[in-house]
Amino acid sequence: QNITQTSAISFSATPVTTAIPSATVPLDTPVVGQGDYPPEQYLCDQGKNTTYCAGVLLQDVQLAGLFPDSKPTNGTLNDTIAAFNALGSNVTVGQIETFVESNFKGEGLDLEQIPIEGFVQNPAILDNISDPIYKAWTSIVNSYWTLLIRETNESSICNGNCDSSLIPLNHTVVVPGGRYHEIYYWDSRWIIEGLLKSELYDYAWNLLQNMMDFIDAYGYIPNGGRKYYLNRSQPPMFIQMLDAYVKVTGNTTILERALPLASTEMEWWATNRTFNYTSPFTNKTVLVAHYAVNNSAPRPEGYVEDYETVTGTTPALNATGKAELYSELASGAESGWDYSSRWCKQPVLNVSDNNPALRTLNIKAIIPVDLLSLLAGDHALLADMYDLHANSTNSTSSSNSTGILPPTANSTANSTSNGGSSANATYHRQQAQAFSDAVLDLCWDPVKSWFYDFNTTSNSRSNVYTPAGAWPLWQNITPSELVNNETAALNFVSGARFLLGRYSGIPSVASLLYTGLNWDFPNSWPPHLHTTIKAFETLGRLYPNASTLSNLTIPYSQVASGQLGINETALQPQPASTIGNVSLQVQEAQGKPWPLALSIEYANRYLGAAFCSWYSTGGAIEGLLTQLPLSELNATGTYTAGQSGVMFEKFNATDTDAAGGGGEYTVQVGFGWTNGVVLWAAGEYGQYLPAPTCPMIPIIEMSNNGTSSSYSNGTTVNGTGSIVNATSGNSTSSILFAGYRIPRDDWKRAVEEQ
Ligand SMILES: OC[C@H]1O[C@H](O[C@H]2O[C@H](CO)[C@@H](O)[C@H](O)[C@H]2O)[C@H](O)[C@@H](O)[C@@H]1O
Repeated sequence: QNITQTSAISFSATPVTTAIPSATVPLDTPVVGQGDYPPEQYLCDQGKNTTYCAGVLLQDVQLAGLFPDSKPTNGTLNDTIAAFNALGSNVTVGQIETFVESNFKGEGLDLEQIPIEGFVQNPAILDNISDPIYKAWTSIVNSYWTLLIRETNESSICNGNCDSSLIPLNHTVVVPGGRYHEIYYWDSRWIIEGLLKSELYDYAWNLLQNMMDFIDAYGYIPNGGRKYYLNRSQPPMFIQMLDAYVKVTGNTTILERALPLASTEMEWWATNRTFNYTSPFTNKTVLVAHYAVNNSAPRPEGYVEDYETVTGTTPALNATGKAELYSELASGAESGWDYSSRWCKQPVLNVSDNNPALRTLNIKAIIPVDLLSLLAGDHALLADMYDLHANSTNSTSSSNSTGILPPTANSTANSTSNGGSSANATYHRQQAQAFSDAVLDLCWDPVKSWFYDFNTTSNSRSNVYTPAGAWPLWQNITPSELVNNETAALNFVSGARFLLGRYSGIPSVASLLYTGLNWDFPNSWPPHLHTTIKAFETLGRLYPNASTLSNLTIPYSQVASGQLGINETALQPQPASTIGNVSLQVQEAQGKPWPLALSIEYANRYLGAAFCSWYSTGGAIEGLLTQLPLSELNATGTYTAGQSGVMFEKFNATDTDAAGGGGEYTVQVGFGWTNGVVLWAAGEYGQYLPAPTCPMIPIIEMSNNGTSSSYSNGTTVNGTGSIVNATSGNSTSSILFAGYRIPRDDWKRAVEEQ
């Protein structure tokens, strides 16, 4: 892979491999499943038959098991189908391997890295970061955009003549990284947050233009930029992104194109994903939404996994049952939470096999609290932006030739002479109110003091505690109980305070159930760190004079009754072996009003996890931080030669420097939303965050009475963690630390040690 470096800071590329088809069974083995193909999926690429949509070719290739990961390869010629048909029936794995080798290009080649124009080496957020290591590291993360910004490589898709899975886009994209070589919808929400902090406004603009092109072409924004994603969306974040862009840049000219398209997207959700529901609590009919994908075949990008989930049931499912489960699986992917016990009828705790839990998927019957909150927030922001646009187009005095205005947040101006935007604003405010009412009616539990999903099968609230319950406050939906009652507000955050003390990693863990699914314990995802802090910030605005707490963390017994939905004894342990020397709270949060103190603590955990996992996978900072010696890097199990620190897509709530795991693919590195949230958290809370402490867990023999040990490269680490240069004898920094790692494969093993 060619890496274009536009920054003086040295870093190495996220390793990207192009998988070579490689059979795992004898080549003359017949491909399984022949003769039993799913129905044609009309929605895939708008009814056009492609090699990437459900059909004989896709199934035979995927079930031949040539790749360790089911993501389809990219790029092929139009006569591929003819070549495939020439194979005839009863094909073998060997025939498919040869066919793939000669007809498909490697994945990830259709988008190429490009030099960033206008890269800002030292964006203003760096001035806000007090710790020198965090400052230097944030600057490195800032430069990682050079690895993730891509544009369509026309030649790799034969200038549009290849039958490629890529949806070609007119503007640069930012990919998440790893196996994700294409744009992703909801990831882009946090990527844009980071681009704005990095002052890469043009790339944020490009991203928004791509989103608008999607709406123009399809009426909605697909899950990602591949044709096989054209039957579903992801959490509707476009309006949130647009709002963030306009507020930071003050550029309202984008609204001219964006507002009608944002309305179109909202209409798509209204037409395809909303329904009315009678509340069992108030008997009122409320407007609700769900994830619900019309699909009766395996997800092309998870073909083997879905096929095995659906065909491995006992007793076997009939055609209707199969179609229904395929639809549930696709709907889970639309939620972005693919997959979670949140969506299951039975939260099966089987960490080594996802299938039993997935066979109980019931997501279409669930009204997700985060989706409902997001739709409420989207409509509210859209109404404000209609007003803002009306004001800016009517005002000549405040407008300049480029249309750049000062940021105008939460405009409520009432305009009547703007070609109908006032009516639009009124409509969207009504919609916002309707969704907000539904959140408060169905999802808010005043006794448990938290928001939960609503399950239409049981006609009751779910009792699975998740960080999705923080989204209503993020979107400014506040129950009356939380207003003017600080005790009630503290009750709301009681679970968050407990988890802060209970686990050493990022406390906004996806759920408290350890199921082996991607969006369950112990995985903590960057979006939830951001949205949980945003909820704390809302409380900070509600309680500007909030008290300071002598103990921010609390025992389980002080958590609002039933809030966590799980007994203390059933909670997963915090393995002592993964804490090391990490202190669970930071000095800088003390004496602050509790909403701010919580935000600082959560931001600290996040930066600690992202930084320490980067460091333990080879990260180094010239002049400040020496790379760990090879013996220790190798012990982490996530180091490859030449690597200089990776950014994981998700983290482990019980371990400061470990990635999350589980799910249907191995943990990915890159990583768009991780970097975005680092830049956001460092920019917003960097002035409070102390020097990172990574776990000092010795794996090599200690010397000097156990206070120091020698690295093979001649560096020594003293008892305080300062790294000392062997030749000069000088400590390179007085605030450094050492990250000794325990040899372990993953979190599971650490828990087993308990
Ligand atoms: O291939 C499996 C699934 O991969 C994606 O989901 C995961 O990664 C996405 C990109 O970072 C992220 O948006 C999503 O929340 C993750 O669960 C993809 O979005 C799924 O559709 C796909 O089935």
